[in-house]
Amino acid sequence: MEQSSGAIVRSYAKINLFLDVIKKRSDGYHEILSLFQNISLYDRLIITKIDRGLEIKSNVDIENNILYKTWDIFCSKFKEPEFGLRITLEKNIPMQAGLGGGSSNAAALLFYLSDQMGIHKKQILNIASEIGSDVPFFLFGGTAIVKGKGEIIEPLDPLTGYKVNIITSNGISTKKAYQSLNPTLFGKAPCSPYILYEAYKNRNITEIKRCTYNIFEKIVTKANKEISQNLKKLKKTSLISALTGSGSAVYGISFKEGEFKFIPRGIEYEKVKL
Ligand SMILES: C[C@](O)(CO)[C@H](O)COP(=O)(O)OP(=O)(O)OC[C@H]1O[C@@H](n2ccc(N)nc2=O)[C@H](O)[C@@H]1O
Ligand SMILES: Nc1ncnc2c1ncn2[C@@H]1O[C@H](COP(=O)(O)OP(=O)(O)OP(=O)(O)O)[C@@H](O)[C@H]1O
Repeated sequence: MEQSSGAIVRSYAKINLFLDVIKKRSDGYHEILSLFQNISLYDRLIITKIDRGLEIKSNVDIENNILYKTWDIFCSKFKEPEFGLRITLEKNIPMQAGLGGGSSNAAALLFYLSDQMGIHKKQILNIASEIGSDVPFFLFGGTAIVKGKGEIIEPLDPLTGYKVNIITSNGISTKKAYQSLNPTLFGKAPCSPYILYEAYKNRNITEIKRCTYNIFEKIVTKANKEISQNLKKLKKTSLISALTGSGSAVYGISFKEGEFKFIPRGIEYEKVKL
């Protein structure tokens, strides 16, 4: 995108169609094996240029907005742009829900800055995982196998033709959820995310049901009655339902009914001149 006075950027949510933890790393993070899928629920970032620095206005009160961390890390790794930014953040993605809202917003700002400063995506990827484990995925978007801490991305042909309903409840700390995992469960998924992906491609519902897995689901639904009930509600009306990320949101997937749908991108410019 050419140098502009600003832009409107859509920052989409993600769900984990598959999420296993393989092991705990020496840096305290965990190796994950996951199948990520963007859905059409999005936040909007209205970006305009100002003289210097970063100003954020949001419809939701957010302490330590990840956009400040993104700006600071970008400026320290590359160079501070000759311009500053005013971002109006319209949050629609529920927070602490396992929907990647903050990570997606960070990726949207990185996407815009790399465009404006002519910095290649490869270089941006290096700082993305420093900002948050789920951030790198959103720079690819669509459907992908995600490994490592979340920085190893294997993009796949985007899955299409699926509708999604989401039910959220009180937020869950991702850190606490990881800490509560029983290591004996690591790597015990009944299937691989590659087989699950093929099952989605072939619309093989039996295989999708067999291979849908989230290591956090048992422990989170056991500890939280509301999430367990939300899941039961979705199971009645969906072909497949599960927890996304470390929760608290649960998703239900079907071919016909759904407020949202699978989409092939994580970030998108709205075609509007400011
Ligand atoms: C659960 C997932 O959402 C699956 O998509 C991600 O693994 C979490 O991604 P995220 O929310 O971007 O996580 P971050 O904000 O980077 O990390 C929050 C905390 O979660 C834990 N964490 C996160 C990612 C990871 N691979 N291992 C971890 O142990 C760490 O304690 C970390 O301090
Ligand atoms: N722009 C932002 N949007 C959402 N949360 C933010 C943002 N900036 C900082 N945060 C903080 O990050 C925490 C995690 O929010 P987020 O929506 O990313 O969680 P999540 O949906 O669980 O993400 P993930 O699926 O990557 O774990 C929130 O509790 C919030 O305080």
